[in-house]
Amino acid sequence: MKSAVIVFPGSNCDRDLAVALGAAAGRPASMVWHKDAALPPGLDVVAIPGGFSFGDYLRCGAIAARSPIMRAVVDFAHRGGIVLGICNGFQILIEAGLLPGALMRNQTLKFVCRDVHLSVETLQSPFTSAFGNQRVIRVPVAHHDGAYIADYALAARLEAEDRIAFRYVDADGDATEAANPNGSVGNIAGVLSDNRRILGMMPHPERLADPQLGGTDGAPMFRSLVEAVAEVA
Ligand SMILES: NC(=O)CC[C@H](N)C(=O)O
Repeated sequence: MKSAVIVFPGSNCDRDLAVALGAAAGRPASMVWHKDAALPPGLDVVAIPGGFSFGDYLRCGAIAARSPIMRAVVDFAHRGGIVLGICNGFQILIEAGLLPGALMRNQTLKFVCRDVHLSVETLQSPFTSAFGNQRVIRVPVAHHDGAYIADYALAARLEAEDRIAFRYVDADGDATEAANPNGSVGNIAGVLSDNRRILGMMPHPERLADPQLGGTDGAPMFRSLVEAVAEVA
């Protein structure tokens, strides 16, 4: 699997994401500066990391979505490429028009930084197929603008099309209000594009993808990607 991580001024999860992708793939991810106009040739996966691109000015991800590299990322996505956006990466994908909905200030108006439980809502995607029976996972969140907002029609469409990848749940797997760290509609933590090849999610699987980080609940995401790419090769 050939992957690239896009680096913006203010990205701070770019190295973690590159380590997780590189460990799963057995080859290092390329780091691509946001001012580049083109992606490296032959890529299988483009990953947009968490952080505070451009200091979160204007709206989180709004300025990064207009960086030169994003034209190439949108083009890659439109050609069916696999694109993963985590946290600020999710915000950037929404601002770039690659995923629907909006991410707004947490309901508490406070930055939230803790581990949450997620339910893996679908195995039908290149990001989630390897979760298998492991349907409730523990992953960290760290954000102030993580409330996923969708109107009724969009939320219903995402549900009907099996495009909700993850929900915030309690340790028993129930999507309760108390388990929702930010006020997201329907406890939604991650969504897929209509072709299922773009995923945006607020929690950070790359931060729990190695035993040395205290857990491996995030690792199946990176294994899923490697398997999906190997299947078509
Ligand atoms: N960890 C992150 O990517 C933070 C995302 C974003 N800047 C926020 O706080 O909402």
